[in-house]
Amino acid sequence: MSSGGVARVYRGAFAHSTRDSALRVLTDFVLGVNEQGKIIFFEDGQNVESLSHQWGFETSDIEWLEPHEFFMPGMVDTHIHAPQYAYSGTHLDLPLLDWLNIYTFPVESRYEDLDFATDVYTKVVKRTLCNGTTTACYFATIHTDASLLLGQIADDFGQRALIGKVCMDCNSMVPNYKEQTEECKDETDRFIHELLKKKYALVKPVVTPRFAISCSSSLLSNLGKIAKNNDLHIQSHISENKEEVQFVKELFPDCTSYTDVYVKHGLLTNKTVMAHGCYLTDEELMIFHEKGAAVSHCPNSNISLISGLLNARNVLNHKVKLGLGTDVAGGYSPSMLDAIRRAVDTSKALCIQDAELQPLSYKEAFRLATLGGSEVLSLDDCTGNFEVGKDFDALRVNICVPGSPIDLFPGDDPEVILEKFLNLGDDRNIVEVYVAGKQVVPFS
Ligand SMILES: Nc1nc2[nH]cnc2c(=O)[nH]1
Ligand SMILES: [Zn+2]
Repeated sequence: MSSGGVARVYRGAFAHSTRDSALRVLTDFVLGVNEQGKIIFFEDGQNVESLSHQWGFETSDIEWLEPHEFFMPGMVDTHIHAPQYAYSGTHLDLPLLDWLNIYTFPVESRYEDLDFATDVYTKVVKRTLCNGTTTACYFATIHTDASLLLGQIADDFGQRALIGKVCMDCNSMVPNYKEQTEECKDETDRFIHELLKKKYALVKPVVTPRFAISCSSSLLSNLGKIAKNNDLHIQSHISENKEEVQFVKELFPDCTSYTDVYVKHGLLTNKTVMAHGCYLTDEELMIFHEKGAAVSHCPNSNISLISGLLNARNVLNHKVKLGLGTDVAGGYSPSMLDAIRRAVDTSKALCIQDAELQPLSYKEAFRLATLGGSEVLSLDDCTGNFEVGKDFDALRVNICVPGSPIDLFPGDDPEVILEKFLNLGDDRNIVEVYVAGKQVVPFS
């Protein structure tokens, strides 16, 4: 645009969460983005003249949003299995452990085939970006090269991503889908170093023991050490399903709880995100809080696999970091809007059982999908809302696109428009997606 480092200036309505408020709707604000994709100012529209002097742009260069448009932060999917996208929307008729053995492991074992991996990984990255996922925390498979390919594809399309090569050295049901302990450790090292060597700006590795059932104690300890030595994120699953919790108790009799299994192996840190947590006790949640570890709430999957209903209110009351995950393909939808809706529905279903409980509001669910998710992934210094200094990760939402699933009526103010989008909108309404200031949707 002009000198002074301003690349673009937008004026109109913005919605985001802050530390103190689940939802702030700002009806006339101006936001400036610099060449590096960072937000350099975010102020009331009345200040536009002084901002134009300070930053050296012409007011005629400002891009105005339409009255039925707004910007919101890009959404953060804190838990998604990229390879399972191949069968998303199907295979939802078995409980977790059978579902893994019968459907998941046979499909995941096919990702040695890099053509298959390229096809599915390209589709999942594109689909999630179109649906407003600017940051995704992915599980890949046990295959190092295909996992590296997922990182390359996320980078190519400009998605911010954590990528996990899955680690598992126990699998009696599908014995060809596992690694030897040493091989798994070595391949994890190779994966981390090869991915870091690429120096992708927005794509990083995450240490990924699948879950306690599929990892030996020796593997878990080694992964804890690898994460510590390289200061890396960790992701896994915990307390998703009652049968799973019981099995873990039998496999690790010396541990006092499922959480204790991960603690004892150095896997519960302030960069850990554990998916599900439906059956975590208050004592376990207290340990999560002490360690600074996070929970990814995956409500579609929890219901689809009849796993359980996470009491998100109780997690929040324990001051444990909480975000939302699609958990594709246990969750059949790749859309974070679906995760928002199902998180609210789940909390209401729990309220039917316990009238004392306070359901999640749509505003709280919006926070979980944006700022909450960024906190879960320890990325809240660079994404999650429109604070000055963060990267511009944003969705331009237009309620009045042709064929829009939303109707507006006189008096629908920006807050109503946001609520309607969260409950009724879809990817047709997400007309532009930005990650670190770069427009990534529509695809270039
Ligand atoms: N939902 C879900 N739970 C798991 N637990 C271990 N692996 C998985 C998985 O792929 N999906
Ligand atoms: Zn999962």
